[in-house]
Amino acid sequence: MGIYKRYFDKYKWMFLTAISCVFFEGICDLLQPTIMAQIIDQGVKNSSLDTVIRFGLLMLLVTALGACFAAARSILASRVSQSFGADLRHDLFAKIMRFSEAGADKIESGSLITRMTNDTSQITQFVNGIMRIFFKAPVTCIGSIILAVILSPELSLVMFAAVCLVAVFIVISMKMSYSRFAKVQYAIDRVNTVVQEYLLGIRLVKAFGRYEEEEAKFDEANTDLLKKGVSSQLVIACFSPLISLAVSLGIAAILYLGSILFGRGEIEVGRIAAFINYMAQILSSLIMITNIFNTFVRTKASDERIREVLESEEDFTCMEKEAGYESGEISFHDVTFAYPGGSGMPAIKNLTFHVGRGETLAIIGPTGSGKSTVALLCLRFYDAAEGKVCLNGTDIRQMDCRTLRENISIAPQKSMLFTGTVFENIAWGNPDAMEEEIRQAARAAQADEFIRKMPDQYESILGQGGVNLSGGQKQRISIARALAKKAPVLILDDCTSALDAVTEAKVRQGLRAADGKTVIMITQRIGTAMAADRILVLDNGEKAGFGSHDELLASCEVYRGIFDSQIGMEG
Ligand SMILES: Nc1ncnc2c1ncn2[C@@H]1O[C@H](COP(=O)(O)OP(=O)(O)OP(=O)(O)O)[C@@H](O)[C@H]1O
Repeated sequence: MGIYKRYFDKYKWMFLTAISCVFFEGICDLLQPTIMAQIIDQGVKNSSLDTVIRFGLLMLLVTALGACFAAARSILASRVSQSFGADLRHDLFAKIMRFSEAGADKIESGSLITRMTNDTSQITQFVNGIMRIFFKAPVTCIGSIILAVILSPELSLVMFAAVCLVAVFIVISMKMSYSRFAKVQYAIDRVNTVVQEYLLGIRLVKAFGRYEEEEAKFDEANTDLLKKGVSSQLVIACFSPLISLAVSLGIAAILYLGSILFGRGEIEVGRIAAFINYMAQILSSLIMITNIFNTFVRTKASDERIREVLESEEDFTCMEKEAGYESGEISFHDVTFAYPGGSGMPAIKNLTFHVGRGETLAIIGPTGSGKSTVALLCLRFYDAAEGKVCLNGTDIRQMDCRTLRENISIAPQKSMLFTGTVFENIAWGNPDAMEEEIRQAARAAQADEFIRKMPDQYESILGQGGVNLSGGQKQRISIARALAKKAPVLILDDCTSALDAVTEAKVRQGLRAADGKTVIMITQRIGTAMAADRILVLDNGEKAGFGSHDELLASCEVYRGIFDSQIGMEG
């Protein structure tokens, strides 16, 4: 309940009003058989039209009141449950945005989508059910039992036997259902993940002609969902008729016993009819209670999955000290870091370097040497296990994470574009940017020329992930976005790999215009590294060299090896 309390608090009054309506609706339902018994035993039996009309009108009034309460609770229940679901989805989304990198790695994105959709709608249905039937069923059931006992204690003994039998069925079915429903939700996750992976790699699937394999993978997940769905429904399918059977046998026994009592003149027909009516109400409320338990069981499985998201580890939270904005000086002090859940081997080992304000540092090294990890540590997506990373001389762990990230702009290795216009994509990190600033960033990133050739220029719509652009065009828009953010530190994580040498040189030239910025260029290309003020050479997570191109050529074997493989040998 804990995590949902604030939603209940928010809609407390509407919720309580709906519950009150349900209560009064139940009372109206309960009164009807007793009034009917009066009509039969006093009006019909004595041929008193006056009595029939009097009780008939009363019955009409009670029914009309019941209908009004039912309408009110339906409207309120829909309103509250839908708002509850929307708030929950919002909070889940907000939480997912605050996930730590390690937290995000734990739950697959397909599963997150199921939790945001299926699981929240399960909770929404449950909340709706609470207001519609959850309170009504026990009120009707208990009220009917009391009124039935008052009507005939003898017949009630049969009724109790039937109710006990039904209660046993409900408990068994609940126990059998829980694990099955939990498995269904996980099977839905799997289907979502398979579809999502296929959609992400659709071109690759076509290029490799892997239709059959992908279809088989989907069929496997789909069949698993089918089996688990059938298995969970089987429990309901078996127990619902058993419950109906138990109650029908109870009604048959009551009719039999009632006819004997009637023969002895110990009960009137109207009372037997009213008793049967109460028995029918008990039946429907017991079926409702079974549904409540089934919904509860499903909701419990969904609730656990939602809690797992809401209670998972968050990104680093705020500290009091604020970072300065005026300069972009970055330093690593004996930093060692291993990825949580990784091989356990450090991705970065005892790394120390410093890059001053306005300087350009290139980081070069073989693939997997830890270059991108340096960028992730600067942005504090992870914390160093040993040593410290500083911005402007302050340990970034002492800074507010948001402020830290406002100071750093990144063009990631894999360009990520969003559905929207070119302009919106470039202004994404700086929504207040003026049009000229956006164009200037695009010019510096060598994107302006091709953007102006697009049908609607800066207003051209980009498809999801920028599908209507080439790899190099996407990279240039990604660089323009990083530049438009106007942060003192700019990290370019190997984001010019799809550009030809001439365009890349122009981009580097454009970056020079971004004066005052500290630029960290992660690259595999020696040409790019050579243009930097200083170069950090990484090898297997360790610093293999640090200095200017000439210094490294003279002193660093790893650097010389890269140089020779790309340029030196050609000369
Ligand atoms: N999320 C992760 N979980 C576990 N290990 C990881 C993760 N990301 C990277 N690694 C490992 O950390 C090491 C350094 O990776 P990193 O991405 O920093 O290398 P890189 O030099 O940028 O490589 P590349 O040039 O290929 O992009 C590699 O051994 C990699 O397998």
